[in-house]
Amino acid sequence: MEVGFLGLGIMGKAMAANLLRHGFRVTVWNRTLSKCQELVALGAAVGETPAAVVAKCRYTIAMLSDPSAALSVVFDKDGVLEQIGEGKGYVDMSTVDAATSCKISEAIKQKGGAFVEAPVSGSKKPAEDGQLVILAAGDKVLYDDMVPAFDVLGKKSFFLGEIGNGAKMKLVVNMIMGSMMNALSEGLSLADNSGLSPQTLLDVLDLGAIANPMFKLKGPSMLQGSYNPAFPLKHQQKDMRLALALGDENAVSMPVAAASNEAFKKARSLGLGDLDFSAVYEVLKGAGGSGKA
Ligand SMILES: NC(=O)C1=CN([C@@H]2O[C@H](COP(=O)(O)OP(=O)(O)OC[C@H]3O[C@@H](n4cnc5c(N)ncnc54)[C@H](OP(=O)(O)O)[C@@H]3O)[C@@H](O)[C@H]2O)C=CC1
Ligand SMILES: O=CCCC(=O)O
Repeated sequence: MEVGFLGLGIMGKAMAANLLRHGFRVTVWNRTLSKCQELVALGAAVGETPAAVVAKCRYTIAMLSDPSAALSVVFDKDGVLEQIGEGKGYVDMSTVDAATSCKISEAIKQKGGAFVEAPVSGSKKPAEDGQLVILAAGDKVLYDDMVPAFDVLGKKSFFLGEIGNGAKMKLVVNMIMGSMMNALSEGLSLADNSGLSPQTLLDVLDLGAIANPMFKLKGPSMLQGSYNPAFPLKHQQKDMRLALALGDENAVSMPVAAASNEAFKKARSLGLGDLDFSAVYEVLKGAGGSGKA
């Protein structure tokens, strides 16, 4: 199967490499074109623009940072819309809001093409290992065509119906994840500042009802102050912001998520946006612990 791949950041690079490893013919494009070279070394071809990739490939996947990047790659000069049409499919796996996804879907359908949104749960390592969870929605025929690729990229694909449902599901999941990361950070800080060992707290958590892979993976590196980005904090804050907007639209009160978003915003304001999202610990650790009053 031949696919185009737009966006070679942390996730896109791992996903495109995985497709190549499994025998897919892949034509890649990235805004910073030099980043394509690593994929060329693995056997990829390069398209000079998103339009050139879509012209060459029947199916094109995108993995881009945010709504503005997702829109730009489709609607701007040399973008996807210039070459999409009958018999071609576009699959956006970026995390965006439902309105962005709907706008892209409508434009592609108007040109006769097919569209699926397919954001993913799982980070850099699951992307490298083909263990993502795919949250797809939109054109069911295109979804079925993409199953061989989804089977390589992920351990499970959900088809959630109409466009927007994949985007919304992803935002709900990441809203919960961001709030959990804040709770863990506050817990580590509280343990530390009240004379307990944060490492022992991690050991206790790992044996109880709230044990989870994220605490187990991130906890030890947080205690070392090591935040090599798997999931950049700026993207987690974007997801909190989009999830809170979804809450606004539906009159859903989310005080925990709102407080967590403030901590991620604060972290961004301190220049931590390109670090892993677990660096929010630096903000919460700094917020307490000046000793007993
Ligand atoms: N990292 C993770 O753990 C996960 C991330 N996601 C989501 O996947 C998406 C990608 O994440 P990730 O790979 O981590 O992000 P990165 O920041 O590593 O990569 C972002 C990609 O988007 C491109 N890009 C940014 N702005 C534009 C623009 N205006 N026009 C064209 N291309 C642009 C970048 O190009 P350039 O190289 O030129 O900057 C790069 O290829 C995001 O939506 C994120 O929320 C989902 C699950 C997990
Ligand atoms: O959007 C990023 C999700 C990261 C994860 O699921 O571990």
